Amino acid sequence: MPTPHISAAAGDFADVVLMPGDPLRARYIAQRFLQDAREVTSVRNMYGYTGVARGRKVSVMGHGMGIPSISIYATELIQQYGSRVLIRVGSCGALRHDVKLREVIVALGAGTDSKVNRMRLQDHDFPAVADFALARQAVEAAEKRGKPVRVGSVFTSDLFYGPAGQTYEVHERMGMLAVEMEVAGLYGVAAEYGARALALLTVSDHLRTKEALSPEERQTTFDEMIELALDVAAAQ
Ligand SMILES: O=P(O)(O)O[C@H]1O[C@H](CO)[C@@H](O)[C@H]1O
Ligand SMILES: O=c1cc[nH]c(=O)[nH]1
Repeated sequence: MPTPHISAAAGDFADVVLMPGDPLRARYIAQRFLQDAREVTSVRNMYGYTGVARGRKVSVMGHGMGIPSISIYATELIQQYGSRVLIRVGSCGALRHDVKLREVIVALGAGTDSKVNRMRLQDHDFPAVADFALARQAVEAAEKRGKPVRVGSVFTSDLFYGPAGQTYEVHERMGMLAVEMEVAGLYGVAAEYGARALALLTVSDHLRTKEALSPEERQTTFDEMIELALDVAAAQ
C-alpha cells in the first residue's frame, strides 16, 4: 500500500482530505481542528493526518508547491487510498483591484500556463472546474456564517517569480481574481480519476497594491477558510 511518496497504510486516509500547500499548515489544521488526530504519513516531511471533525472522519495532507507536487499527492490519495473529495485550502495573490486582502475565494475554475491538462486531452483545452456541489456547499456555508466569499476563476501559474507586469493586465481583463500555483492541476487530476475537488483560497497578498497579511493575520484568516472547508467536508 505505501507509495513512493506516502507511507500510510490502507484505510489510514478518510475519503475527504483537506490539502494545504504547506505541510506545517497541515499539522496546524490537524492539531487545532481535528479530534483524535494521528499522523499517517511523513515521507519527505509532507505530513498527513487523520482525525474527526464535526463528527466525521477527515484527513489533512500537505501537497507542496506547484502542479507537479499536488498532482503526485492527489493522484496517490485517489488511486491508492480511495479518497474521493479533495479540498485545497491555500493562499493566493490578488490580481484585481477590487479583490481585497483576507477575502476567501471559491475557485470555480482555473486557467493556467501549465501544459499538464493539455497532456491529458490531446493538446486541447481542458475546462479546469471545481465540483459544482462542493462549490455550492462552500458558498452556502459561508453565507450561513455571515462571511460571504468571492466566487470566480483564478490563474494557476508555474512561476512564482514570473514576468509579472506583463501578465497581470491580461489576467485581470479575462476576469481572473487571483494567482496561485496548483488549482488547475488539482482539477485535472480529479477529472482524470473520477474524484471531486474544490479549492478555497485566502488572499494573502495583493499583486497590484503590494499589501500583504502579517503572519498573525494569515493565521486568523486561514482559520476562517478552514472552518469553511470543514463545513463542506462534513456535508459529504
Ligand atoms: O499557500 P499555498 O497553499 O502553498 O499556496 C500558494 O503558496 C505557494 C507559493 O508561495 C504556492 O503553493 C501557492 O499556490
Ligand atoms: O502563488 C502565489 C501565492 C500567493 N501569492 C502569490 O503572489 N502567488
